[in-house]
Amino acid sequence: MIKAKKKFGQNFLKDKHYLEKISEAMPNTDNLVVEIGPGLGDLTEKLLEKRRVLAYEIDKDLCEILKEKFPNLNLKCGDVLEYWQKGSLAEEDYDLIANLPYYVATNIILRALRDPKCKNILVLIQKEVADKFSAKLGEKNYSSLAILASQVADVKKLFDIPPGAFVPAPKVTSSVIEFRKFKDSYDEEFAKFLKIAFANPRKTLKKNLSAVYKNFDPKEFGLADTIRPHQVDGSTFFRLFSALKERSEYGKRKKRDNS
Ligand SMILES: C[S@@+](CC[C@H](N)C(=O)[O-])C[C@H]1O[C@@H](n2cnc3c(N)ncnc32)[C@H](O)[C@@H]1O
Repeated sequence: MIKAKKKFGQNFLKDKHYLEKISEAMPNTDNLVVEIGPGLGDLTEKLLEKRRVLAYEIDKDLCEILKEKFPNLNLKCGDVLEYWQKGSLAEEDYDLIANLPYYVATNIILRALRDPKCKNILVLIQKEVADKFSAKLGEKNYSSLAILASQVADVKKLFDIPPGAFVPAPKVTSSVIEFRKFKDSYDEEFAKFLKIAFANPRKTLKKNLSAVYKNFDPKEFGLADTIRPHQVDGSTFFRLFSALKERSEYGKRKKRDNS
C-alpha cells in the first residue's frame, strides 16, 4: 500500500457506502466530469461507470498507479492550479466532481465558480468550509464565501462523512456540498470588495469599509451604523459595491480633469 503524502492533502475515501452516495448525488447532465486529485482511483472508478472523465493529479507516484489501473483515462499529471492559469480546465462544459485536498479546497472552489466552462460542482471538503459556503444570512458562519457562491450558484450541503471513512483518517468531519451554477462566473472586483467588507467580521460594516472607502456612511444606503457584515444580504452588498465603485471612478475622473 502506498504511503499517503500529507503535503498533498491525501486522505483516500475507501468506504463503499459513501462512494456510492457521491455517485448517486452526481448532477443529472451529460457533461464531461473533471476530477481533481483522483488519488488511488476509487472515486474515479465510480465516475467512469457513468460519464467521461478528465482527471488532474499532482502526485507523480499516483499518476503511475492510475495509468496502470485505467489505461484509457484522460489524465493530466501536475498542479491543477497551474493548468487553470492557462485557461479553462476543459475545452467543453464540465462538472467538477472530487474529494478535494483540504489545503487548497477553498481556492479550487472559487476558481471553479469563475470558470465559465464549469457548470456544476460536487465536492467533498472539510465540514467547517462547507458550512461557510452554504451559510444563510444572519447565521454565524455567513461569510464572503457564501455571498460570492450565491451570486453564481444554488448551494446545498448534502451530507457529512465521518473521519473513519478515509485512509488515513483526517482529524475533522467532512461534508459533501453541491453548487449548481446558474451564471458562468462572478465579478472578481466584487470578490475583492467582499474581502474588505468582511476583513474583520466582528467589527461593523462601517469600520471595515471605511478603511478603503473613506467617507462611507451606511445610513446613506438605509443601513444602521452598527450593522455587521454578516447581517447584510448579497443583493445589498452588490448595491453598495456598484455605488462605491461608481463614486470612486467619478472621483478619479474629476481629479484627472482638474490636473
Ligand atoms: C483528499 S485526496 C482524494 C483522493 C481520491 N480522490 C479519493 O477520494 O480517495 C486529494 C488528492 O488530490 C491530489 N492533489 C493535491 N493537490 C493537488 C493539486 N494542486 N493538483 C492536483 N491534484 C492535487 C492529491 O495528491 C490526492 O490524490
